[in-house]
Amino acid sequence: MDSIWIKGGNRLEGKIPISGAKNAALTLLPCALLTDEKLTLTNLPRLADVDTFSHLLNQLGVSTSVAGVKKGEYGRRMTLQADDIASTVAPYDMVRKMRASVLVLGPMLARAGESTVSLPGGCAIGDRPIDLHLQALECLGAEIELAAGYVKASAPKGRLSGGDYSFPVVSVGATENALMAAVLATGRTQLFNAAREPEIVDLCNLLVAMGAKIEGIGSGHLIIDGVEGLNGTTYEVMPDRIEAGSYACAAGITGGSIDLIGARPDDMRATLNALAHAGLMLEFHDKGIKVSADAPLKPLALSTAPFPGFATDMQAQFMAMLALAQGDSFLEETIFENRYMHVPELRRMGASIDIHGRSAIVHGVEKLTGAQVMATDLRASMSLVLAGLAAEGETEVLRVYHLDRGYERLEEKLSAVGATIERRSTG
Ligand SMILES: CC(=O)N[C@H]1[C@@H](OP(=O)(O)OP(=O)(O)OC[C@H]2O[C@@H](n3ccc(=O)[nH]c3=O)[C@H](O)[C@@H]2O)O[C@H](CO)[C@@H](O)[C@@H]1O
Ligand SMILES: C=C(OP(=O)(O)O)C(=O)O
Repeated sequence: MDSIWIKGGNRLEGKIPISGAKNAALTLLPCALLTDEKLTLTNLPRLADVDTFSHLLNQLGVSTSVAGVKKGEYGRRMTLQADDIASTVAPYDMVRKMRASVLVLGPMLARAGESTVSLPGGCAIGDRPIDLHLQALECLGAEIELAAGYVKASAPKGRLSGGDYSFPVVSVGATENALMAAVLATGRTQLFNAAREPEIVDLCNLLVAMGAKIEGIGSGHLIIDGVEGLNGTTYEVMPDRIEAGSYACAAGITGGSIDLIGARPDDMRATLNALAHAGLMLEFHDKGIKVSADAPLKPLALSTAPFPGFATDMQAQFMAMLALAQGDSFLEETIFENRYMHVPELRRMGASIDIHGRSAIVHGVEKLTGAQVMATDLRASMSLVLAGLAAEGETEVLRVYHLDRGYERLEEKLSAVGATIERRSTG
């Protein structure tokens, strides 16, 4: 199994190209199920989750072909075509590898009139039920049965019908499933308290390019008028705001300066505000955002919230950075109940962090020291990489498969800005 080895203490400086967004890719890929025409996605990141998703789609009968890019470039081009849906079952061994597999439920039901998907179960960051996905689909007329660990959804007479659904809590995935189902339903669907994340806007933009009728894009009230069929198209995946934010924290924690090429400020205002409050300088230019840390880091008070609030997917990375701030920071995790799994590992590197339920107090320390560390999820792993970049001595981050889910060529990007980092095969 591979690990990431880092010798800390280098000030990072230079440009990092931001890849296509994992969380956008994972909701754009299942849109291939909505049409028998070709869907081409460009700027697809080279990530384990994207590969897992395309294998799942292959099992459902979607053909996929990938064109590479020139050496040194990022982003792939994948053409997908679902002439026919060969199977309407997303099995447990695929869904357990990647929770986002549940995003085939809505589009498959809309196109084929039935869909059977393994229940994903909990994961390291929390319980993560899918009750809201199912409730929203029921409002579109789906009949749902739960048996033997699977959800079996069917549309009476083979087609869903429009309906209104108000999400009791904001859910990105449930909004995505409901949208992908509603675009082919008969009549009008209204989604209230829908998620407004930029990845939802990306999904809406793709669906509109495929011929869907959606109003209210970017707001919490989406109005979808179902159409008879959708066409193929070519669409570019949006840049990854979480990857961009993570590398901004790398500039912060190493006292460096990193130009995030391709980052879009409007997608990450809360992250940028937090960086500015921590004392980082931000320069906006036509190719991206340059983030520089010339002064000691200031402590922050941050609470995670749905977009446009501070993203839960940035919490662990900020915690690592704030471990070296001058003073005490206060963090609150409101989205997932168990998203502090990185704390014991950060403590092993010298961080001083107290946890009280969903709150954490980070007492800034003078220095971190390298250690062998292990993480349980993607962003937790990134927080350990960030700590390792600033720590005195050597750090080895084990279980790199978490990082490979969401950071394209991490060690290559960080080496290019001056980090001493490499992937090692531990056999
Ligand atoms: C692939 C992808 O895009 N993943 C992102 C997506 O995950 P995901 O779509 O799974 O997250 P949700 O927005 O659905 O979850 C938000 C909250 O709602 C709860 N909930 C959700 C659905 C449901 O049916 N019932 C329920 O109770 C969840 O347990 C959680 O507490 O949004 C999260 C919140 O921004 C991000 O951290 C993930 O990176
Ligand atoms: C939690 C995340 O992803 P997923 O929903 O795919 O587990 C993440 O990207 O931080």
